Amino acid sequence: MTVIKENWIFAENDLNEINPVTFQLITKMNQISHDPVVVVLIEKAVANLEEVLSAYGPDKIITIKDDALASGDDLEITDALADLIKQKGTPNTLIFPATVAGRSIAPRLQARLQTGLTADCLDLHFEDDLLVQTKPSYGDNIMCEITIPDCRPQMVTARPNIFSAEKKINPNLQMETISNILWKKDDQLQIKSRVLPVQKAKDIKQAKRVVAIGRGSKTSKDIDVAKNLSKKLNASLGVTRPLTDLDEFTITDQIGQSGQTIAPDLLINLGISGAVQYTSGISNAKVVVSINTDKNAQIFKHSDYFFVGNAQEFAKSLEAIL
Ligand SMILES: Cc1cc2nc3c(=O)[nH]c(=O)nc-3n(C[C@H](O)[C@H](O)[C@H](O)COP(=O)(O)OP(=O)(O)OC[C@H]3O[C@@H](n4cnc5c(N)ncnc54)[C@H](O)[C@@H]3O)c2cc1C
Repeated sequence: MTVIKENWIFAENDLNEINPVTFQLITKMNQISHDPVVVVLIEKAVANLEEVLSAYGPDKIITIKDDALASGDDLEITDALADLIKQKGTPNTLIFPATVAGRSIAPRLQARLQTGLTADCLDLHFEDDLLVQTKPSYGDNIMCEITIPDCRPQMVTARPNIFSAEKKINPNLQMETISNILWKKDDQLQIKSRVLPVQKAKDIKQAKRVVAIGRGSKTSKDIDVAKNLSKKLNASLGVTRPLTDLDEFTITDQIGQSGQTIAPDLLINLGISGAVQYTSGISNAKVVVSINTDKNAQIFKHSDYFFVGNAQEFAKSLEAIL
C-alpha cells in the first residue's frame, strides 16, 4: 500500500449540483491540513463542476468524467473510488459528507479498504498525520476523540453545517481529469430515473431564521401559535425529536443529533428543555432566544436571551408587536 500525503474529500454531486456540505468540508480541511487538500469529483463528461469547487481553494481537484458513473449507484461509486485509490495511492485521510449518499458509500469503501471509519463527526483536527475525530458517544452524553493510528486512509463522515464554508483563491490549484476508471456495473439495482427530494418551502438547514418547538408546544393550538410567529418572522419551523411522532413533522424537520444541524442567524426555542441531543444541532446558531416555564432549563445555558414563562403567550405577544 502506497500512502500519499494528501487529504481527500468526496464531492457530493446531486444531479449536477454540488451539495454545499462539500464546500464546508473543503474549508475545514484547508484550515487544519498541512498536506494538500484534494477533492474527488465524479461528473458527466459535459459538466464543469470543478469551477464551482475551485472557488473554495482546494489544492487539487481530481475529476472522474464518466456519464454512466455520474448517475451510478452507491456500489458503483464505491467500486470506482476503490479503483482510483488503486491507481493513485492511498490518501492519508478520506472525508465524506454525512449525507444519505456519504453514509452509504463510506462504509462500503471502508470494508473494501480494510481501514477505520468514524461516522458523523462534529469536529476534526490533526496531530501530525493523525486525524483526531470528535463525535458524541455514550448515548450522546459525552464527546469522544477517535483516531485510526494503524490504517490508511483515515475515513470520516462529517455532518453538514458543522463547519462554515469560505471562498478562497488558491493560485496553485491543480486539476486532473481521469477517464480510465474501472468499475463494475451493479446488476442488482437499476436506477430508472433520479429526482431531487421535494423540499419544503423552507429547509431548516438553510434557513436564516428558525422557530423551534418542543414538548412544551405540542397541542395543535400551540403549534398554530408557533406557525403564526414563524410566518411573521419569515422563519422555518423546526421541532425536537418527540414532535416527529406527530403526523405533520418528519426527520427533515427535526433539529439535533439524529436530525438536522442548523445555522440560522436567529433561533427561537419554544418549550424545549435543551437535551444534549438537541443542542448539538444548534451550536452554530448566531442568536438563540429560549422560552421555558422551568427557570433551570438546560436550554438557557445555550441561549443569548431567555424568558422564564409560557412559550405560547410569549410567541403571541411577539407576533403582535412585529
Ligand atoms: C440517540 C438519541 C438521539 C436523539 N436525537 C435527538 C435529536 O436529534 N433531536 C432532539 O430534539 N432530540 C433527540 N433525542 C431526544 C432527546 O434526548 C430529548 O428527549 C428531546 O430533545 C426532548 O425534547 P423536548 O425538549 O421537546 O422535550 P422535553 O425534554 O420534555 O422538554 C419540554 C420542555 O418544555 C417546557 N415547557 C412545558 N410547557 C411549556 C410551556 N407552556 N411554555 C414553555 N415551556 C414549557 C418544560 O419545562 C420542558 O423544559 C435523542 C435521544 C437519543 C437517545
